[in-house]
Amino acid sequence: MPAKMFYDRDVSLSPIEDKLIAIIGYGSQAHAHAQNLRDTGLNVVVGLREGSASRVKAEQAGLRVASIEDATREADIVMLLIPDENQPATYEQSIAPHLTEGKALAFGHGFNVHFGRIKPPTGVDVFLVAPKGPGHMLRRVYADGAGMPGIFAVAQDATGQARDIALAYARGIGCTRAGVLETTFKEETETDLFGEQSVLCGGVTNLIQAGFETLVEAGYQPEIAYFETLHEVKLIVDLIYEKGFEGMRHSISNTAEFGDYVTGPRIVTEQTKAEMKNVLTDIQEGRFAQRFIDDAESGFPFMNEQRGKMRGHQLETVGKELRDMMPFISKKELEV
Ligand SMILES: NC(=O)C1=CN([C@@H]2O[C@H](COP(=O)(O)OP(=O)(O)OC[C@H]3O[C@@H](n4cnc5c(N)ncnc54)[C@H](OP(=O)(O)O)[C@@H]3O)[C@@H](O)[C@H]2O)C=CC1
Ligand SMILES: CC(=O)[C@](C)(O)C(=O)O
Ligand SMILES: [Mg+2]
Ligand SMILES: [Mg+2]
Repeated sequence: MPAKMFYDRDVSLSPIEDKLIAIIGYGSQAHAHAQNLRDTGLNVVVGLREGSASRVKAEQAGLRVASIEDATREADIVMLLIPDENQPATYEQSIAPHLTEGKALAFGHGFNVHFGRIKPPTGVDVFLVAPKGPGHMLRRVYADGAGMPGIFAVAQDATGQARDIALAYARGIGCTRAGVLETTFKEETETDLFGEQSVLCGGVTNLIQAGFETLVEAGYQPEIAYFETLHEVKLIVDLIYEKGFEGMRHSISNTAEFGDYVTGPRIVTEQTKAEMKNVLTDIQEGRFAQRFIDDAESGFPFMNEQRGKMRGHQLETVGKELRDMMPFISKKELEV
């Protein structure tokens, strides 16, 4: 049975038109949610901690800013969009004491509810609306009149309105322009962690880096290696995004298409897929979550070491030089 997809025509904004939405945080997702909801005509307040570096950015965007406590007290819906590792402490200290009956507590990712790190009270609605893409792109596509697909889930429906509120919220940030479907906190959490690790972020970056290093170590010019293994990925993926594998393969040469079929399975092998299944099990059984939280609670030693390794990598240095020569690639700093 195909999933029921929800689009603008299927979803009313009325469940949230007279509600105040507190967006807690002002980072990648939060700035996009806040601005998109505001531009949809909904009532938004941004909740930030004392001395927040984000305050000036939110105010420059024309958004009202309050403390997390005041924003929670005032709002009907509280959308918690700060880093996953920091959510439990902020929730306990600044949100829970003011999360009164009838309000809604919302998330952009199910991590902390699914792994039992945040346990909301029974008298509130609990839902998630997870856009399927980076926050900066959620804002960009909305501003361009387009939308980013999203998924929503209800973990607790105290008011009997939670599902309609979640769907209206998804429309408010522009996701029903592209399509929204219902999920669960478990499915959203596990598929999102799997996808970002095995394909979108971990898989893709390691594939690109291995390809670049293979060419450079064989003596080819790093600029050609950059164009071939990184820059052109977007161009190929744009065709896949628009037309699927078939459309992309229509555009490339027969030579490339033949090589695609011959060599692809040598790179992404049966062992790769077997390891993907192991990755999924690690996620399902909480081992990844525990490793992430342990690193976070120790000040991210592993994460910072990895960040350091890439900082001087030729892929980054050559890439920046080449991108600087392409005026059509935005040089604008990311807003947050
Ligand atoms: N990044 C993405 O594209 C996606 C993220 N998500 C989910 O969205 C949620 C937010 O992630 P993301 O947007 O990446 O978060 P960010 O890392 O971009 O969040 C930064 C914001 O969080 C605030 N913040 C950080 N730590 C604290 C704290 N301890 N107390 C209060 N405020 C704090 C910062 O404020 P200050 O200026 O005060 O430091 C800043 O405004 C997560 O659940 C994530 O899984 C879901 C889909 C995609
Ligand atoms: C951008 C997105 O969808 C991710 C990869 O899940 C995330 O940033 O957590
Ligand atoms: Mg994701
Ligand atoms: Mg994610």
